[in-house]
Amino acid sequence: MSLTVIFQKELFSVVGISLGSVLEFFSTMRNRPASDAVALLSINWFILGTLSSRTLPVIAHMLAPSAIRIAVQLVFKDIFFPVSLLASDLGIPGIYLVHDFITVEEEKRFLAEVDNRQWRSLSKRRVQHYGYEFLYETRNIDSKHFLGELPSFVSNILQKILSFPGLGRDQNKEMDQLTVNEYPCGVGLSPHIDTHSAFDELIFSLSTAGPCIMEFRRYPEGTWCHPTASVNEIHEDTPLLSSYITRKAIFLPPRSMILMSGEGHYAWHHYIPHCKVDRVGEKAIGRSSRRVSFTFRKVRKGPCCCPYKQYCDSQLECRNQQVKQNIVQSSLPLKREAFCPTDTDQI
Ligand SMILES: O=C(O)CCC(=O)C(=O)O
Ligand SMILES: [Fe+2]
Repeated sequence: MSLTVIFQKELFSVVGISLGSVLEFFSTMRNRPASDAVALLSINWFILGTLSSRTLPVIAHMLAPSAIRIAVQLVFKDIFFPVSLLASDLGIPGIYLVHDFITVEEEKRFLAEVDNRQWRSLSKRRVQHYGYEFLYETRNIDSKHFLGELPSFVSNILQKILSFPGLGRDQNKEMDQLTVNEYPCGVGLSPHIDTHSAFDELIFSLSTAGPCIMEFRRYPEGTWCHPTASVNEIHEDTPLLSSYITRKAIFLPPRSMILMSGEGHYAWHHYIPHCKVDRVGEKAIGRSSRRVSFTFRKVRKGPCCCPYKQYCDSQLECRNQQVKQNIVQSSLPLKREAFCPTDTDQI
């Protein structure tokens, strides 16, 4: 028996013994510091690594590109994240931004109007709903429960958005739902896509009182799929997935109006980071004591038929119903692909 083989046998028994002791250690451990366990595991992995030294370079070669991408993403994502000032620089189809959409006087008046009305407190921000109530549990509206016309103080806005850039002739521009959000300094909004089945294509959001950054995230085809009813909710991304997400951001100054439509509404998650200072190029721009946004939308009457099926709860519902029907008719086994779009039908 060669010296190397004897040496490797010895090492295996050492690994076996120390792995046993790790297991024992974990079974007895209650309040010991986790660093002890990590140190012990590291030694084991080091020994295992030595044993498999021939295959290590191959594995390293395979994993290195992803590992480097993840590391760069994790370390530099907040430092080198570009923030556009103009929608044309953002480069997301369907996103338009108009600065100074309202005057300083109009802004004061809108704030006074909403401050004179009843706010509803959520855990971190306050809201008001007009036209239809937005239900946070289902991320949808109760379309049978009409609250009344939008308040008269927004009627000139409703008029002005009719000639907003980017609008097609056959798009319905008659907004009938308004959500007013008041974010205290440092509070943002989780990444989400406004529910396709709840609202028509156009979403207008007016910023007042303070600025913020709005980030947009696009998931690569096939990586993001949530096969339950709340398809638009985003969950914690793994570092690997997060390194493949396309992220873009735009600065929203007070009195600016953003339009999210088409791909920008249906396929990109929008998100307001939770922070007190926004980095825009070289500048650090502090958030004001609050930001109040006025989001105008049109309640959808039928199902959404957008080409972005991966994010569309209407089409997910249809697919689910179709599958259920198929099962009844042909007793076919339920396939996961039926709920979760395959690569070919994602756009
Ligand atoms: O505050 C904003 O501008 C956006 C609000 C929003 O995305 C929403 O209410 O769905
Ligand atoms: Fe939204």
